[in-house]
Amino acid sequence: MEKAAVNADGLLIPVGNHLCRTPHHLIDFANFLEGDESQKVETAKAILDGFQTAGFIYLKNIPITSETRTHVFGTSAKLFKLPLDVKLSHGWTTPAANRGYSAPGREKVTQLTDISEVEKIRSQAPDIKESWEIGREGEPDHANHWPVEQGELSGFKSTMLDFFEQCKAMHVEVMRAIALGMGLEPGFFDRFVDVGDNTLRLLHYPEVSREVFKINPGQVRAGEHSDYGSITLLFQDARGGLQVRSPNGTFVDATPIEGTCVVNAGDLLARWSNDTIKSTVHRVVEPPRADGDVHPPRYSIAYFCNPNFKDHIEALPGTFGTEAEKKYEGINSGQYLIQRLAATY
Ligand SMILES: O=C(O)CCC(=O)C(=O)O
Ligand SMILES: [Fe+2]
Repeated sequence: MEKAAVNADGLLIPVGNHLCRTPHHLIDFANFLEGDESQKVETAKAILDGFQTAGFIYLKNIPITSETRTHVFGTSAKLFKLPLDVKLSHGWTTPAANRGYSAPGREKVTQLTDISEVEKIRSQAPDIKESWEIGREGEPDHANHWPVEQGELSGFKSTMLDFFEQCKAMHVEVMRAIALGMGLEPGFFDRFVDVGDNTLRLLHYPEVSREVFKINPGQVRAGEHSDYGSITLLFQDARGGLQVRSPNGTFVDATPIEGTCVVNAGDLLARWSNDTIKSTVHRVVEPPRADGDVHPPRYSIAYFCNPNFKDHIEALPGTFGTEAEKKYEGINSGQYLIQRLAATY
């Protein structure tokens, strides 16, 4: 049975085996950034609580304006209108670079690590999506791919780099909220997130006939997966289709709410927190509504945040009692990410 994570008057987040109305998972981020001390603490606790229970929260009143957002979405749509051969000339190459264009069918996000299983699923029903990844600009070994700036695409690079920086600043702030919520020094994570080893992923799910989903019930726009890093900032248009897996295994709709940003915790943050924070599985399926026989295209933007690639990540203070309660070995952030990416491309 599928149930809505969100309804018109508030947010429903699955808790245990039932759905519980928890409007505090729709969080006013301005209360953290600009509130008085008690508002800050209260908001930080709500953010942490959301990550510990659902793994997903919605933030409203974030510092990224709706004008910026509209502009970045518009620019992304223009990019995907480029001819396929041009896009392919900027093709994604290696997990270490993790930059450039992926055509539909290229990436099959999945929980599986067995390569033959991944291949089998890929051939049966490839994800109906294309994406373009932008990493930290100026990394010596890995240049970003930039389309030729002419016509509609003039200003592309500065638009994306500006957005990248704004999202990077959001990452720092959300991590400050998590630190405060956990009772750590508010700036505890600052030195782990200052480099900005993050990835801006533009996503386009092309128009698709409803028939495609009818013929193959397993067909999705993006397969179920968890994200790999610390947190992901997810901006979606109004189409819908994003679903989050509840603790009892059903998928619930994470309905778009205008003006909000969905934030979810990734696997490395879950590991860092000794599994006190949840990295929740999610996917993108056939949207709830169609214009006649076709689903219009859907656009989304995911900003994947990571601890600095050079950093060593080990169970956070306060998340374990004795050494024996640490569930994981320490690990290097960059190596962890490359390993995870290598399994899905
Ligand atoms: O498009 C979306 O809403 C989700 C994308 C996503 O989960 C991802 O790219 O990791
Ligand atoms: Fe994701």
